[in-house]
Order: sequence, then structure tokens, then C-alpha cells
Amino acid sequence: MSPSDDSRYLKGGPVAQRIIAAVREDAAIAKAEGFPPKLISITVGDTDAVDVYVRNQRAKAQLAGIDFEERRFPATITAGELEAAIHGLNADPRVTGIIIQRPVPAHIPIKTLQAAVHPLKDVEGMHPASIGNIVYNQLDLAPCTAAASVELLRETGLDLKGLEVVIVGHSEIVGKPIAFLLMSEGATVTVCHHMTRSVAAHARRADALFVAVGKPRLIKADMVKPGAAVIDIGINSEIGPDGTSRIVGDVDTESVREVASWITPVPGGVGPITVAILLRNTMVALSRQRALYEATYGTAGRLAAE
Ligand SMILES: NC(=O)C1=CN([C@@H]2O[C@H](COP(=O)(O)OP(=O)(O)OC[C@H]3O[C@@H](n4cnc5c(N)ncnc54)[C@H](OP(=O)(O)O)[C@@H]3O)[C@@H](O)[C@H]2O)C=CC1
Ligand SMILES: Nc1nc(=O)c2c([nH]1)NC[C@@H]1CN(c3ccc(C(=O)N[C@@H](CCC(=O)O)C(=O)O)cc3)C=[N+]21
Repeated sequence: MSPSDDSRYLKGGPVAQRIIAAVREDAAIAKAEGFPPKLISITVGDTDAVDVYVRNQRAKAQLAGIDFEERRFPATITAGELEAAIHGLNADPRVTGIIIQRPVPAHIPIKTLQAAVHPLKDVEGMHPASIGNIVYNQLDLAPCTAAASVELLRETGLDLKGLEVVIVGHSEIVGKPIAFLLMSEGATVTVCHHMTRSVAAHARRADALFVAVGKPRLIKADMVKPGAAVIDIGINSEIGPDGTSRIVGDVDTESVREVASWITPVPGGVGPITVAILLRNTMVALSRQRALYEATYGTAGRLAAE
């Protein structure tokens, strides 16, 4: 059975379309009022998963009416040069949001870069000041993939209060923020990582299982509780049997879908919602900037008039 005709598949496309339609309306109004939204993507070096993401950012930003610009830097660039480029973007009033694609090469400290992005332009919520907000249950601008994964879980209609949730992977950008978002919703959260003694023993207890590791087919049917919801966040490039490159997640979807009640396809699950939330976050950032601008200069001054 294909993902299009099986209700066990939690599809991201319709959710993403809903979000993008709302962003498109907001963006048109903001533009008419003299505040055109603009998103800048910073890529350092080459990574397959980043290429897929940036390609979709460009396409969906265009659809939503958000200007999009990719700045690509060679893997040999220094951290200082990158920081200088980020400071330039912080100071540019035409730039609404900045996203730094991960991973960056090992010689560049990612935390320093994330801290260099002005918190008002931090559309991923990865600045230390921004990520702190989700600890305080301020959830309107959360890291995009984490927010997207939780949005898909909501599609099941399961009550998140008291739900047994297990997250496999504890990266700053995916696993940890998912844990905070779900704790805010009242779920009971267990987080597994590479030092966890038995990921399978934890995973089998989960009513909702989130997987963000980056290893194809890590999660097999015998690691999933019958009736569970499985949210597959992995984006891995693989050469398929026909010799062409394809994207697969971290879950062995073929076997797991026989056990789970819901499963997210890859592609077509979390990915499209991640892109939509990045655009929504850009509009949240814009409205925060506008609020500050109007508090400082009043409503008379408009960017377009400059
Ligand atoms: N769909 C989307 O929108 C997005 C998808 N992704 C994809 O999600 C995946 C994860 O991304 P990201 O979080 O950035 O990756 P990281 O490499 O930063 O993190 C991977 C995590 O998995 C843990 N881990 C590694 N091996 C195991 C194991 N055998 N069992 C349990 N845990 C393990 C690591 O633990 P430790 O740190 O202890 O080693 C780490 O916490 C990738 O495939 C990426 O492409 C990422 C962002 C967005
Ligand atoms: N700072 C940062 N934040 C990220 O969120 C981040 C990152 N760096 N680095 C790379 C990973 C990967 N990632 C993807 C998001 C969406 C799709 C996506 O749109 N996927 C679609 C498209 C598939 C296709 O076009 O083939 C799908 O799954 O259906 C893919 C990959 C975000 N990441």
C-alpha cells in the first residue's frame, strides 16, 4: 500500500499547506505596509540533507511571498569571517531572519555562530536567549523541526497530557527542544541517546516515539509498542536498488507500519512542516521587529519609504 492511501501515514503536506497559506496572507499584508519579509540562509560546505532543506526553503518562501537568499560559504572559511558576515546581516534592516544550516565544518564552533545571530532575527530559536524561552513555556518561536514533529503528533488526536513519549536522539536542534515542547504539553518524556543502555526497552514503552538520529532503519518493528505513533525525523540520503539517490528516515517504515497505528513517511512527513514553520517563524520575527520599530519611531516611518 502506498503512503497516499493508508490512513496510518501521518502526512505533512496538508499541515504544511495550511501553515504556508496563513504565512502568505501575513506576508502580503506586511509587504503592503512597508515591511517585506526576507530570509537569509547560510550554508557552510556541502551536506545532502542541507541541500534538500535549502531547495525546499527557496521554493516555499517563493510560494509564501517571502524573499529568500542563500549565502554559501566554502568549508575553508574561518569562524571570524562567518561572524562578520552574520553581524552584517544583523545590521541590515532589510533582513528579517537568518538561518545557519547545520552541520558546519568541525573547525567552526556552531554555538558561537548561533549566538552571533541577533535574537530578533533568530528564526530557528537557536540563540541561547531564544532557546531558553521554551524552558519557560513560551512556545511561539520554537526550533522548526521540533515544532513540526509535535504538530504532526497533534494530527493523531492523541491527548498529550500524561502521554508516554520516548525521544531517540538528544541534539540541541531536534531531540532536546522536542522534549521541552512536550513537557509543556504535559507529556511524560524519556530521552534516549547513544549512551542509553537499551534504546529498544525504552522505545517499546512509548505511546509516541520520536526518532532523530540520522541512521537509516535504526528503529525496527520489535522496538515499537503496538498502536503507537511513530514520528520519523531522520533525513538520510541513500542509493536505492535502482541506483538513484533517495531520502529515507531513521525508521524501518515497511515493518514498523504493521505494528504502529500512525507513522510519518519520509519524504512527505516532518520535512515539509519544518519548512513551513521556518517561514512562520520568519513572520513571528518580523512582527517582533515591527513592534520594536514602532515603539521607537512610531508608526509613521516605513522601510519601503527609506
Ligand atoms: N526532518 C527535518 O526537518 C530534520 C531532519 N533532521 C535529520 O534528523 C536526523 C538527526 O539530526 P540531528 O539531531 O541534527 O543530528 P545529530 O547528529 O546532531 O544528533 C543525533 C543524535 O542521535 C544520537 N544517537 C546517535 N546514535 C544513536 C543510537 N545508536 N541510539 C540512540 N541515539 C543515538 C546522538 O547521541 P549523542 O549526542 O549522545 O551521540 C545525538 O543525540 C538527521 O538524519 C537529520 O538529517 C535534522 C533536522 C531537521
Ligand atoms: N539549522 C538547521 N536546521 C534544520 O532544521 C536543518 C539543518 N540545519 N540542517 C539539515 C537538516 C535537514 N532538514 C530538512 C528539513 C526539511 C526537509 C524537507 O523538506 N524534506 C521534504 C522534501 C523531500 C524532497 O524534496 O526530496 C520531505 O521530507 O518530504 C529536509 C531536510 C532540516 N535540517
